[in-house]
Amino acid sequence: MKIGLYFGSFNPIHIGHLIIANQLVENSDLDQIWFVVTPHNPFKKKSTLLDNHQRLEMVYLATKDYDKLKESNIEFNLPQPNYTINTLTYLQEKYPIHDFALIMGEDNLKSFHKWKNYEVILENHNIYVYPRISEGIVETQFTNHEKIHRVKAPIMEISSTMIRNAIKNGKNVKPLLPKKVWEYVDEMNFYK
Ligand SMILES: Nc1ncnc2c1ncn2[C@@H]1O[C@H](COP(=O)(O)OP(=O)(O)OP(=O)(O)O)[C@@H](O)[C@H]1O
Ligand SMILES: O=C(O)c1ccc[n+]([C@@H]2O[C@H](COP(=O)([O-])O)[C@@H](O)[C@H]2O)c1
Repeated sequence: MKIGLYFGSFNPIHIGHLIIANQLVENSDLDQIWFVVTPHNPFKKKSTLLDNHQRLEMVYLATKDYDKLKESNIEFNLPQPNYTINTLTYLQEKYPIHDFALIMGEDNLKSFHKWKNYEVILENHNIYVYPRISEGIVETQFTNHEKIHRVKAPIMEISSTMIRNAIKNGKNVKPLLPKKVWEYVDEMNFYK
């Protein structure tokens, strides 16, 4: 099977993530998308992160009604910070029959040249990039790369940071979260 790996902190997962995954799984050759919950992004501080299992639970709640979308805790037992090349190597060994592609927002493509062994990732995997407004520029080496596929879709100005800040300021974020995720966040008093 062709699997799209959607790596992220998902702190919390929001409707933007779900729209991106659904758009790709319905309009590309990908058979499934696995949301890989990352314990520690090498470029981010861990301090604002909810516990791994709580972030995984939110991804599970968001995806359980979609047959082709799955949550993955594969990085929970791998060394931290989580370098994507290590996870890809591990997954390819564990599931040799699957063909793994990556999914990312354009902000991640802009820093992709700083990722560990990014050339090796590109040699072995396709990358689907969803448009997103962010600072910086995409390096020219990635602009017409045969392995990098730009998804044609509307830009969504939604981020987990914006949602966390809005909750802290007592604002209603209900439309920005999948229903079951909103209920869980509310019940657990997250991000207040
Ligand atoms: N609105 C969006 N449009 C396009 N890509 C997005 C969007 N939101 C998240 N992504 C992408 O989804 C992946 C996982 O994102 P992540 O969990 O970091 O969410 P985030 O909203 O960027 O979080 P934070 O604000 O905490 O940095 C990344 O590749 C990111 O670029
Ligand atoms: O491998 C790397 O060098 C690398 C550098 C920066 C980010 N990543 C991964 O990119 C993913 C996106 O993270 P995030 O926090 O933006 O959702 C997450 O799985 C990180 O571990 C990976």
